[in-house]
Amino acid sequence: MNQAVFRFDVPVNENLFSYGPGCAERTALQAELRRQSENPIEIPLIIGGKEVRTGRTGTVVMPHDHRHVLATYHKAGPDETRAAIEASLKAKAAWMDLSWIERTSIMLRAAELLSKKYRYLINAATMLGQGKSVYQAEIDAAAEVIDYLRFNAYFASCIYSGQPLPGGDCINRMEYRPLEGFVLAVTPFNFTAIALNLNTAPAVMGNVTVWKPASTALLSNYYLMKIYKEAGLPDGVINFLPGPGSAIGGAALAHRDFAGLHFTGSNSTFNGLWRSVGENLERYRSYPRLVGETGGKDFVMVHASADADEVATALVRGAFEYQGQKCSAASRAYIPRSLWPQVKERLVAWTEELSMGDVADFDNFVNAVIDEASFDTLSSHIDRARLAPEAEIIAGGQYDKSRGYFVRPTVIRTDDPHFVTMEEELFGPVLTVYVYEDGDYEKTLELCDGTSPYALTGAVFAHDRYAAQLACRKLRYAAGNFYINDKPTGAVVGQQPFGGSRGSGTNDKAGSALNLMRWLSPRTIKENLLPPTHYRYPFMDGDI
Ligand SMILES: NC(=O)c1ccc[n+]([C@@H]2O[C@H](COP(=O)([O-])OP(=O)(O)OC[C@H]3O[C@@H](n4cnc5c(N)ncnc54)[C@H](O)[C@@H]3O)[C@@H](O)[C@H]2O)c1
Ligand SMILES: N[C@@H](CCC=O)C(=O)O
Repeated sequence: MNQAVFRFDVPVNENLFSYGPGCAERTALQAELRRQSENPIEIPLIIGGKEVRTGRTGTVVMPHDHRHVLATYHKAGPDETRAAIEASLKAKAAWMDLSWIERTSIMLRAAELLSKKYRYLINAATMLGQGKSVYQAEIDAAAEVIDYLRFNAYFASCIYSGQPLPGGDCINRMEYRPLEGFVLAVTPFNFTAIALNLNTAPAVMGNVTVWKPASTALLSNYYLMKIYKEAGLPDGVINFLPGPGSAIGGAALAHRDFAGLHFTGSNSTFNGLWRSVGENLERYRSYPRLVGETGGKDFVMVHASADADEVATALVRGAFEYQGQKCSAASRAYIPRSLWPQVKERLVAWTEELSMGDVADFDNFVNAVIDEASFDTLSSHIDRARLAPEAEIIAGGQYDKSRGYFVRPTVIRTDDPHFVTMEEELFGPVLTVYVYEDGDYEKTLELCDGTSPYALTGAVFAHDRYAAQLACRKLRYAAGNFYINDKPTGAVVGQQPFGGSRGSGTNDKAGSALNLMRWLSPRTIKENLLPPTHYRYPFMDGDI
């Protein structure tokens, strides 16, 4: 095989399309939205490159109009999971022996296809199936998807070029082996980019995956599978298994060749998977790698020196974009009493004016939440706040699921810094505010640090540098992604590697080389150029 040393240049993040009135991009995307709305599809399993139909089916609907079916999908069970594992292991030998430049070429071709040929297709599927506005779809399904593919190719090239020191009379090499076995990728509904990254990050390092996608993200996720194939991904490298998590996860985690879990989703699901791994430990060939990014109770801490308009803007965008269904969404805010009147005026006025509705109307800032279970959780917490003497709903609070799962962006003010909505992740458009006395800034930082088991993202707003620095220090372990004078959402691949610790996950930083390292089991190879011919050391007497 012809080998050469390659190193990619640092990529540039994908530009966002504007979709402004009258532009060609807008017309093309609207046509694609109509096409997908009017033509429901069938989604099979894909095992070893072959479509499999089990006859056990479910439907994919539009969150903003839940009677409208976009797709019928087939469900996998334990038998199909075992077949997918066999297919992945069969594909593995050839895939890991392909030089890494060939593997990254496939990823880069997928990025080109998504950037040009399939941008509208993947955006429309994400908008209709996952309920994203045009802007939120563009930053996820176009830009972040493409960035993961391009940046991971670059990070892979950096990793592979790292080699140990030479030894003089020997040659030292590091062989970056993929894990021995298959990786189980379990992906959430809320980011098409995360679904892509949880499979392609292990794959670019030579691994094979068995993929359990979220049932509410199947439309976009299925199209990703088709695009990988067109990009040249060999059959069996990624195997697609829609269906119930417990059946698929149970069969995969019980398999001897289970080598790693790449998970993003809720804390409770990850804890359950981790426990199963513990119970199955003796079965495995190797200790599996467990990488899981989970929930958040993300904060905005405001100092009295902050600008009220900057704060209100960050709260509205940070809490309500994509209906607050980002693990990074601002869901609790600490605001000093002196600044509260100005922040409140803006925050309440802007929250009340947010337009909500169909994703095909590009003027809507927010859309529906993902499904009925989420709607019910959110509406019951809103009702609880309405009845609680220590809380007051100061904006929003309405909900209606008659046509779509609509929950108005809602702001709760509470006098109890441990009120349930200050502590629990709701994963929806609900922001809770606690107003503190200006003199209690340092005490409030400690309160913020100790309030929630999560530690994903957080922000401080302060024009006083000492106040910002104090927050940065006191909240060192309260967030894996910490923002100064910015909202806590919107990490960009390559710029803000993403992930949190404590109850928020293993902090393996998606969008960086740190994540790719988890999918490797390096082998060190030393070659002695002139082996000794006797066991005695040279300084010892006698013939050597
Ligand atoms: N930290 C991050 O980077 C990050 C990013 C996105 C989402 N999230 C978190 O994800 C959650 C929302 O996503 P979700 O509702 O899709 O989460 P979820 O935990 O309900 O589901 C995640 C995935 O796990 C699967 N699953 C559920 N039970 C399973 C089981 N027993 N075995 C195997 N798979 C199983 C689901 O079908 C889905 O594919 C929130 O908590 C959010 O904060 C975190
Ligand atoms: N990386 C995204 C959040 C992903 C979780 O849902 C952000 O930074 O907003």
